[in-house]
Formats: sequence, C-alpha cells, structure tokens
Amino acid sequence: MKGRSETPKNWPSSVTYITKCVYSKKISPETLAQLTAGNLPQNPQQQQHTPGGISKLVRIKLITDKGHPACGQYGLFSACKISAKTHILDYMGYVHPDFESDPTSDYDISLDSRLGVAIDAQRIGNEGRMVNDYRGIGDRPNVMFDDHMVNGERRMGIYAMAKDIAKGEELLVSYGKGFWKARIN
Ligand SMILES: C[S@@+](CC[C@H](N)C(=O)[O-])C[C@H]1O[C@@H](n2cnc3c(N)ncnc32)[C@H](O)[C@@H]1O
Repeated sequence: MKGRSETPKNWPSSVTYITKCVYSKKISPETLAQLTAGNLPQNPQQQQHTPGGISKLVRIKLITDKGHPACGQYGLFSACKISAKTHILDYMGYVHPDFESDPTSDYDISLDSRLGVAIDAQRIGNEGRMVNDYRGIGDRPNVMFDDHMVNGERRMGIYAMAKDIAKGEELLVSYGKGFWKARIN
C-alpha cells in the first residue's frame, strides 16, 4: 500500500524519509522566493522516475565488503542500466541558510553558494543521501550533482555522467577535496 510511511528497502529507521524538501523558517522571504518561485511545467522524465517518491532506478544496500572504505555503511546502487546523462533523482533534505549549517553533518551540500543556501540530509532525506564519494572505491565518479528547476523549485539533481551505468554498479560522486580536507584530524 502506498502511503506516507513508505520507505525504500534498507532505509535507516533513524532518518525520516521525505519526497519533498523541507525549508528552514530562517530562510528569508526573498531567498525563499528565488528558490521556489515560478511555475515551470513538470519535467516528464522526473515524473516517470519518482511517481511516489521511491526511485525505481536505484537501490540502497548495506556494504559488507571489507575492502570497501565505507564497509558497514550504506551505498546507493543502480537497479537497472542507466543511460549516460540521465537525471536519476534529486537530493532531498532540510534546505537551510549557510549560517544554520551543522558542522558535524556529513550530508550537507550547497544548493546555491550565491544565495548561501544548502541542503542537509542528515536527519531527513531520500535515497540521494546514500551516494558515496568515489575515492578508494572507483577510478572516477559515475554520477554528478547539478542544480535544476522542477515546477519552479530549485533542486539539486543527481545525474549519470558521460558513460552508461550498468545494473548493480555503485553510484559514486565526487564530494570535492574540501569535504575530505575538513575531516583530516
Ligand atoms: C553522504 S554520506 C554517504 C552515505 C553513507 N555511507 C551512509 O551510510 O549513510 C557520507 C559519509 O559516507 C562515508 N563515505 C562516503 N564515501 C566514502 C569513501 N569514498 N570512503 C570512505 N567513506 C566514505 C563517510 O563516512 C562519509 O562521511
């Protein structure tokens, strides 16, 4: 049965699964208008892939391979062949001004540096929060973040890069060197 409590397989019970971003009350009305204004038509590809929120293109898996640097954690894997440049899903979470960032979160990504707004999926999020960094796992990333508009709402999409992704491959992005530098020591 489809309902509000439906979550993807292997979703951690400590995290609230959401299918829409939640906006901080600390975002100014002007900034909020820039993030949510407009009335663009729905992109049919996104409609098709996220009808009830849970993506058919990906699977969350617990990593049990001891040689994997995130062994014991989750990763996101393709559930089918994904063609190059496909929009796979959007990164959902708590959209907040930079001054409200939690420095301990490993799930906070910038949505718009000019507006000073980021998305934190530490406590609330969707499958996007499970994408690991490629370092120590693959030769290079096979997916990338890129912002786009959906019905006038600014979102952070996760897209396949220039090559097709085979069924069962782990989706790997580059968090950027800054992510890891900030975690040394
Ligand atoms: C956004 S989360 C990714 C999902 C996470 N694996 C989970 O189970 O929730 C980022 C965290 O995943 C782990 N991680 C991601 N990529 C990694 C990598 N290449 N090597 C080691 N740990 C990684 C680190 O603990 C990092 O702080």
